[in-house]
Amino acid sequence: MNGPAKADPSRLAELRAKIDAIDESVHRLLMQRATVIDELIEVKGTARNGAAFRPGREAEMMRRLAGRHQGHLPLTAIEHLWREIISTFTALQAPFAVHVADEGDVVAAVETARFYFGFSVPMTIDGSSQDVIAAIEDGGDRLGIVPIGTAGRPWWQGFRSAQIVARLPFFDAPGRPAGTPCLVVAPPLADPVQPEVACYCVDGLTGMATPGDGVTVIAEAPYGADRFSALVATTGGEDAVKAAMGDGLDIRPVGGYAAPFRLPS
Ligand SMILES: O=C(O)C(=O)C[C@]1(C(=O)O)C=C[C@@H](O)C=C1
Repeated sequence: MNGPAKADPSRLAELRAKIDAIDESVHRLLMQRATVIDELIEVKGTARNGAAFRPGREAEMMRRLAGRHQGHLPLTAIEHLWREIISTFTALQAPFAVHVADEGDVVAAVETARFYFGFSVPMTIDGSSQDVIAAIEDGGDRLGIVPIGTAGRPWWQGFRSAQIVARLPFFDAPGRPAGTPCLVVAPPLADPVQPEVACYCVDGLTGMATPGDGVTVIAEAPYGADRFSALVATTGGEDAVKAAMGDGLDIRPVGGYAAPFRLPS
């Protein structure tokens, strides 16, 4: 019987030398990328812990990355590498810690959080979604991760100055790795940009209208004897929420996120 074909040793050595040279270039370029960190800190004024995160800029970078991607490598593998790079660079400018809500499928939520924030950033699993919002409201250098779709209580009512700043995963594709949807919650960003998708906390009496076109319910929960609360998302602003859900509701903006990028199937 024939065994596996034996590799041509000189050809294999050639290919490995090629890989080594590419690896060295990638490494040198990453070290070169790191040389801009001190200047970024100075220009952005990000000496304060937790102050370097710019989700709008990151979304723009990831869209360009998807636009130029070609060849064999799964795009989510490239996304993973870049997430590690960007998150490490964010933490090097201004250290921060990630608090993941201990609700729903926590292992899946941590997987999403690790994929997005990498392994240079400390991460803890920490109480309910409400507790995570309260911890972010307390200030400091924390970001919160709240899984979508596990609402028992209307945790979004806890927003005061903290806000939703991102929705994970950014690349949207059925069955993608680390694909459990989560929201990233942060203290007010230093130079916020208008998010493409705005989020609102909508409170009213039980029986308020189910939103129609253009407004998505992220989570909803009853509270008190006869009241109801929803966390909704729209690209149409507060007017779209009013048009879809009716007048007489208490509508409060609670941040937003970059529109997820749908990967072609
Ligand atoms: O562009 C910036 O503001 C940066 O700090 C750089 C960088 C990056 O490493 O690419 C890091 C953190 C931000 O969230 C966005 C991008």
